[in-house]
Amino acid sequence: MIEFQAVTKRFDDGTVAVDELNLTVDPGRITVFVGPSGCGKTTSLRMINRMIDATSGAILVDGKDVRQSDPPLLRRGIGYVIQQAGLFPHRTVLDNIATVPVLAGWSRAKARKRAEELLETVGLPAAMAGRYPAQLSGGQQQRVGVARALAADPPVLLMDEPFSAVDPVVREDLQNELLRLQGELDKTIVFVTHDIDEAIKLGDKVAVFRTGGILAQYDKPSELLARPADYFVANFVGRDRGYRALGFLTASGLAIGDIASVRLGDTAGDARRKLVNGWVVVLDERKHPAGWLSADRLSGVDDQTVIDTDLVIAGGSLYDTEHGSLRSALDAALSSPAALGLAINGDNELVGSLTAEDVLAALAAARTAGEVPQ
Ligand SMILES: Nc1ncnc2c1ncn2[C@@H]1O[C@H](COP(=O)(O)OP(=O)(O)OP(=O)(O)O)[C@@H](O)[C@H]1O
Repeated sequence: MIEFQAVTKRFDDGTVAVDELNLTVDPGRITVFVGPSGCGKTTSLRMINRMIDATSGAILVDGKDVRQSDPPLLRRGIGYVIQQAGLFPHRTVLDNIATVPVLAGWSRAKARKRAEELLETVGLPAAMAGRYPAQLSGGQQQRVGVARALAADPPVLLMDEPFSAVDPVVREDLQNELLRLQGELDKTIVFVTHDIDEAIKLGDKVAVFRTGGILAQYDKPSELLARPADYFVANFVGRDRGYRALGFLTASGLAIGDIASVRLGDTAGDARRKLVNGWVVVLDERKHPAGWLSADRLSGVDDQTVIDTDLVIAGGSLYDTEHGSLRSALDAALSSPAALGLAINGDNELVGSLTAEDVLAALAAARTAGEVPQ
């Protein structure tokens, strides 16, 4: 879909921003360009829609060299989202989103209708349509920026550090939203960031650049973590890459143990009889864990007392046996007040428990199988 063939960009002052880049962006996937400041990520991105022209080599979009396309026409098929959204300050949210369709010759009514649909797609209430960008939060502006880029339904979306100006919580929301959207839209997305965590979370494939515009490695995130090509990549991916890699390891071989439980509505006496090592798990009416009871918590509570949500101790994270990774299994074990991680099935029902030791045994097996970085 997008192919860089020996692409070099040398600016007039002699700076080589991109050096002989060869890379194929998979259609319908998210490809992330990541690397330290000044390594040529933005320049590479902007050469796709000809905001910057390559000095040598060729970039093909759908098999066609971009130099043979008229830039304004080329850009209509390529959405572009930048940091701080880059919205037009004197246009309403709706008019901002409708900009490209209107330029492409749509009637104003059709463009506005499309813009209204897109507001909903990116998770903004219809009431925001008439506001101006300055009346929105940073995260909301960024959503409008994404809606605007999607307005003409381009097959390709270029995103240049789109979430770096918002706080970490909003940023995580926006990342999740992008993944949700992409699940429905299947766009070919090229996403630039300098944040390796963001790259690993979002990228189907990640291109790590080093200074001088040199591609150091282009791989799936799990491969980058498990098999960094060299010292630079290993260092850039970070010291805790072993821990990050756990996020990609399925916990298929993990032993799930039995666990005693009581229900909300049972009595303190029932709970006391079922304590194991001083703890028992409490389930709600849907067999979903509601929390824990301990010998300590029950001391002084009389046997007839009915167990309710006020009495239980909040639990830790849960391990989903259908989708969970070893990392989430370990987190469940470590965050549990009883030191027992709780495992649930696809219907959110408790199916058993696991200890940190069980997870480490599964990790050792994965290591033996060569799935974990040494
Ligand atoms: N117009 C220009 N003229 C000369 N050099 C430039 C120009 N634009 C960018 N550069 C240089 O090209 C190199 C790559 O820049 P680029 O913006 O692509 O990096 P980047 O990886 O996106 O960095 P950042 O993460 O800081 O945005 C840098 O050394 C930069 O200074």
